Amino acid sequence: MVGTGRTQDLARNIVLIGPMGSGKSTVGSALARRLGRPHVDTDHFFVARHGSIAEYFTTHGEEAFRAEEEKVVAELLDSPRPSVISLGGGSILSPRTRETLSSQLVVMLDLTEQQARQRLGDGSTRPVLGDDPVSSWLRIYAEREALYRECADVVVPPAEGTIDERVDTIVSALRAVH
Ligand SMILES: Nc1ncnc2c1ncn2[C@@H]1O[C@H](COP(=O)(O)OP(=O)(O)OP(=O)(O)O)[C@@H](O)[C@H]1O
Ligand SMILES: O=C(O)C1=C[C@@H](O)[C@@H](O)[C@H](O)C1
Ligand SMILES: [Mg+2]
Repeated sequence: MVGTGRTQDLARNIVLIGPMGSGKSTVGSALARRLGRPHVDTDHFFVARHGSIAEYFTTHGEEAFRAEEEKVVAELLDSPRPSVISLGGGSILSPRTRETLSSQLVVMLDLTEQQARQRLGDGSTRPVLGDDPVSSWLRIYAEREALYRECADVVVPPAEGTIDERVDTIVSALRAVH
């Protein structure tokens, strides 16, 4: 296992960003356990406050979702303890969120199209994917890639491997930038 000593000393939040299916939620939870930090998932918090994201899109539309998401993200990034925070895939569309991220330690998780195909399923819990999840995922990836990279202190390239191996890679990368 990769040592976590210096990383554990970091005072800032570690924020995971990246495309849908990149592992922000799953890997974020495992990374938090490894570092002994709280894990916060902004999508989960949104659901706890507003109910299902898919239903919210149907009832209120994407613009309203983005406005509420921005508020949830601002609250959670202002956490009292350094945490691991997994952001919703589209959170970085908000200029206000990008500004807040500039003072946090931001990790972009990347994945291949093939991994996205395997992981997204029918896309039914991700309303932005519509009826053709892989085509939508590719289009959205292309639209957002530059924003993800601009926000990231560390980019973790796509790789095969377990969730724990992904955590190892992130811990090593964080130690290298610190
Ligand atoms: N390294 C990995 N190896 C195998 N499966 C993985 C890996 N990382 C994530 N997965 C799986 O891919 C799926 C999507 O992962 P996850 O929900 O964590 O992505 P996400 O980035 O949070 O997506 P979203 O933006 O939609 O919230 C899950 O079923 C998860 O178990
Ligand atoms: O990439 C996106 O736009 C989204 C990703 C998910 O995390 C959710 O926040 C929601 O389904 C929208
Ligand atoms: Mg997620």
